[in-house]
Amino acid sequence: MSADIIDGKAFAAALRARIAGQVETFIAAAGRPPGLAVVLVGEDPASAVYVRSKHKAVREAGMEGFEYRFPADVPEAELLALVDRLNADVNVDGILVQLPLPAHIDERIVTTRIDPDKDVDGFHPVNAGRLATGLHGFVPCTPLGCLMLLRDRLGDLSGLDAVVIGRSNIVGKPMAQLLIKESCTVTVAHSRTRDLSSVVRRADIVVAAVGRPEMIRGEWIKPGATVIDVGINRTAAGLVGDVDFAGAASVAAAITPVPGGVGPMTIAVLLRNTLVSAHRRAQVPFDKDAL
Ligand SMILES: Nc1nc2c(c(=O)[nH]1)N[C@@H](CN(C=O)c1ccc(C(=O)N[C@@H](CCC(=O)O)C(=O)O)cc1)CN2
Repeated sequence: MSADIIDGKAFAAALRARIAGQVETFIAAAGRPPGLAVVLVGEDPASAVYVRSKHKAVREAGMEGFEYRFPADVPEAELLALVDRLNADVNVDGILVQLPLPAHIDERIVTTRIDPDKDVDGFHPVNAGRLATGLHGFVPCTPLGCLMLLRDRLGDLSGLDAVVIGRSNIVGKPMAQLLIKESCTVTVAHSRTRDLSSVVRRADIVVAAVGRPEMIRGEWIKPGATVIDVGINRTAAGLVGDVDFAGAASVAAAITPVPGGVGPMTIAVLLRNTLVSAHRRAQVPFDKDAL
């Protein structure tokens, strides 16, 4: 293995410590902590773990967490009524409904009901539009976390060839938008892409978000590329990413591991977005780029 390992866990821990410092300053100015409401529906074990981690992170950052749990068969209308109450609650700066939701609930309806200015997940179409058109808004946590790791590693990304494999609304599309904003030449590949190996081989930056264990082979990677693996796949062999880690690490300049790469950034960026929201809502000035 020759690639440097990009330590997302350490990066996220340092970001969380800086956020905690800024939370103290916010409380002194606003007289209240930033508040994040987290809603969990059903018993999905992975979602329950992520929600627990979010609450722990919120507490450790000095923020206030509001927790709501519903059984898997909750009517959609009940969930929407809670979202309406949270939209109106002055102590709530951020609202997050943990995904995936049970099949009888339409994720798009729930996501679109959240006030875009409290949508710290950045999933609301208004925030997707803001990102696409260069307006201030919330950017989904996982792709913003990937961008932070890339900037930390590479500095200026302008002119680099980037391939994003995966076109989901939550990761692939916003990731592509962020890289366009950084002046990368961006290709979005997906399950219908022809000759994926050749597309990947051209890229200085590879972001894999397909949800298929080890699909991106090491021999596809351009020597010296930077590889960001968003995949979290539970297999008989344990947790693996979307990239063949050993193969890619033998040719790439740098690669994120799974676990310990992109995953921890998701929660750190959620805290960051909540802190930004709190400042905007309380009209307390804040330089989010200094975080
Ligand atoms: N409303 C949302 N739902 C979901 C999101 C989201 O951003 N908002 N993202 C994912 C789940 N997720 C946070 O919610 C998340 C995923 C992974 C990690 C993480 O730290 N992963 C670890 C591995 C942990 C494990 O063993 O599973 C790692 O990669 O090191 C944190 C948060 C879907 N839903």
